[in-house]
Amino acid sequence: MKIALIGYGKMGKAIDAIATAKGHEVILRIDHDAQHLLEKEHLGQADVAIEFTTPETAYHNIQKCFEANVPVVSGTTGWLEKLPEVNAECEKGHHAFLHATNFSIGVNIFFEVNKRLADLMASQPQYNVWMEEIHHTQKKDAPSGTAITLAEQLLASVDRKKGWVNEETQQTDMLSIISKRIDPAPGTHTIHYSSPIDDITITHTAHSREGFAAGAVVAAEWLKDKTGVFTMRDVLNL
Ligand SMILES: NC(=O)C1=CN([C@@H]2O[C@H](COP(=O)(O)OP(=O)(O)OC[C@H]3O[C@@H](n4cnc5c(N)ncnc54)[C@H](OP(=O)(O)O)[C@@H]3O)[C@@H](O)[C@H]2O)C=CC1
Ligand SMILES: O=C(O)C1=N[C@H](C(=O)O)C[C@H](O)C1
Repeated sequence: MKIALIGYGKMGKAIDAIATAKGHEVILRIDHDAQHLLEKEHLGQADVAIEFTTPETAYHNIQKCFEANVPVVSGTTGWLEKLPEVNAECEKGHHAFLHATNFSIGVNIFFEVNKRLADLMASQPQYNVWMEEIHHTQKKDAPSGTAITLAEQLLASVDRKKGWVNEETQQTDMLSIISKRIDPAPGTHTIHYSSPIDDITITHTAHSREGFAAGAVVAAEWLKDKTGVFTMRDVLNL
């Protein structure tokens, strides 16, 4: 499979190593200074693009993939207010687009555990719930995309929480998400349920970026000859 890597930072490099070891050919490595490679004459030669860049540039990069008619897997976080627009453009143009706030298999299982626990806690108001996410200091967005996905899942079940805030709060109807930036943390997410009698916490801790990168390559292999809008749930059949 011929892969275009859009974004060649920490994730782009980790994906390059895994894709190459699996026998794929990385034909383009596009960073901030190589914007001309996003034109159809270059990008159009790839079977699939994998996009891990910045909140400011992801939307534009995905548009360029649509223009070149190249299926695109994107993991960039912090821009997701535009996701519905991208999904609609993908459907309209019969392109292929797969986004996940977290590509690791472990986190995708953790998402399912989170939903189940939230369903069980919906009728147990004695438990307050709050979240914590810890990432490296270079991370640009807060809360993490994964934390937002976890919060949205939780809010869909636990209706004593009306929304989330990215700080500690005394508002009992708001879900507090605490973001900490500590090197070299690749990504830790914890959900705390706390009652006067006991606490239940669930945590996912990434030990490296390998899980995110390996999941993105699996997603690209899966997306290659498809059209439509997909998530990691489709890839993993969850
Ligand atoms: N979904 C998931 O599983 C995961 C998602 N992420 C997300 O992925 C994104 C990238 O993370 P990470 O690799 O750690 O970040 P880095 O800062 O290490 O890398 C970002 C890269 O994007 C490049 N870039 C910036 N603007 C453009 C542009 N216009 N076109 C092409 N490339 C560009 C930068 O180039 P330059 O250096 O030249 O500026 C750099 O190479 C973040 O949003 C992060 O939250 C991270 C891990 C897992
Ligand atoms: O920026 C990161 O590093 C990560 N970003 C993703 C997120 O925002 O959830 C996924 C992972 O936690 C690492």
